[in-house]
Amino acid sequence: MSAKVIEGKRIAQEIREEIRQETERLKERGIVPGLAVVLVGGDPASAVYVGNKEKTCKEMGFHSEVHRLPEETTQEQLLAVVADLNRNDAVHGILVQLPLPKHIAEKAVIDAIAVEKDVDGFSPQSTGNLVIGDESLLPCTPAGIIELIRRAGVDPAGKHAVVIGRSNIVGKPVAMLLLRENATVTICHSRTENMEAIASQADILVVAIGKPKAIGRRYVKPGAIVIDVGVNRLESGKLAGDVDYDECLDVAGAITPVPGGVGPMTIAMLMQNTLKAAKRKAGV
Ligand SMILES: Nc1nc(=O)c2c([nH]1)NC[C@@H]1CN(c3ccc(C(=O)N[C@@H](CCC(=O)O)C(=O)O)cc3)C=[N+]21
Repeated sequence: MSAKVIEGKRIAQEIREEIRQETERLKERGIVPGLAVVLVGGDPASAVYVGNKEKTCKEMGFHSEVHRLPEETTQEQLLAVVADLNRNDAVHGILVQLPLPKHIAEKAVIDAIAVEKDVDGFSPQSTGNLVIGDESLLPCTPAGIIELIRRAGVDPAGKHAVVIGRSNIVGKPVAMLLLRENATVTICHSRTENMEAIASQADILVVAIGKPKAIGRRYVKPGAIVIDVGVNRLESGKLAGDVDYDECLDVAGAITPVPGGVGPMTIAMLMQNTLKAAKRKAGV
C-alpha cells in the first residue's frame, strides 16, 4: 500500500488565493496589509527566502518592504530599524530573517518586535499566549503543519502525536498546538533513548531535526501520518527532508514531500498572519 501524498504546495496555493481575494475586499475599505522583511547580510539561502516572501506579498496585493542591511550592521542599528517599523502604520507585520550574523543577539531583536506585529510568532509574549491558549499570531511553520493535518482529514483529538525535535521555532510550538488540538503529545530529541520505539507508536509523526533522511521506515507505525519539516540542501544541490521519503512511502498512511510539503505552507501562514494583524489593527 502506498501513502497518500499530502500536497502542501497545492494546499498553500488554495490558501493564498483565499487571502488574495480577502485582500481585494479589504482594499475597498482602505485597508492594505503590509509586511516588512529585514535581511541582514548576504547569506544566499536567506536572500532566496526573502525574495520569495517579497514576491508572494505582491501576489497577495500587500504592501511589501524589504530592508536589506549590510553584514556589518550593528545590533543597535538593527534595533533602530525595528523600532521604526514598530511605529510605521503601513506595516502590520515585521519579520527579521534568521539566522542573523553572529555579532547580533537574535533574542534581543526578536524581543524588540511589537507583539501585534510579530507575524513569526517567535517572541516570548506570542509564545506565552500560544501555551496559555490566548489569542495570538501563531508561528508559521507549526500553524502550517496543523492545517496540513486537518486538510489530510486527520483529527488529532485522542491520537498519539510524536514530535521529533525541540526547537523554539518548530518542535516546541507544534507540540503545544497539537496539545491544543487534544492530541496526546510526546516530544523526542537528541537525548531521547529508544526513539524508534517511541516514534513507531505515533499516529501523527512530526519530524524537525535538520538531518537529511535521518528517519527511516523503522520509526513509522503502519498507517501513520508523517509530517516532514526538514529542508536540507544536499551536495547534489537537491533538497531532502529529515524523513527518508522513498523508504517510508509504503509504511505511512499519509506523508508530506520535500520540497512541496511544509515549506510552501510556512509562507502561506506568514501571509495569513499579516492579513490577520492588519484586520485586527483596523478593528475588522
Ligand atoms: N524569521 C524567520 N522566519 C522564518 O519563517 C524563517 C527564517 N527566519 N529563516 C529560514 C527559515 C526557513 N523557512 C522556509 C520557508 C519556506 C520554505 C519553502 O517554501 N520551501 C520550498 C522549497 C524552496 C526551495 O526550493 O529552496 C518547499 O519546501 O517546497 C523553506 C523554508 C522559513 N524560515
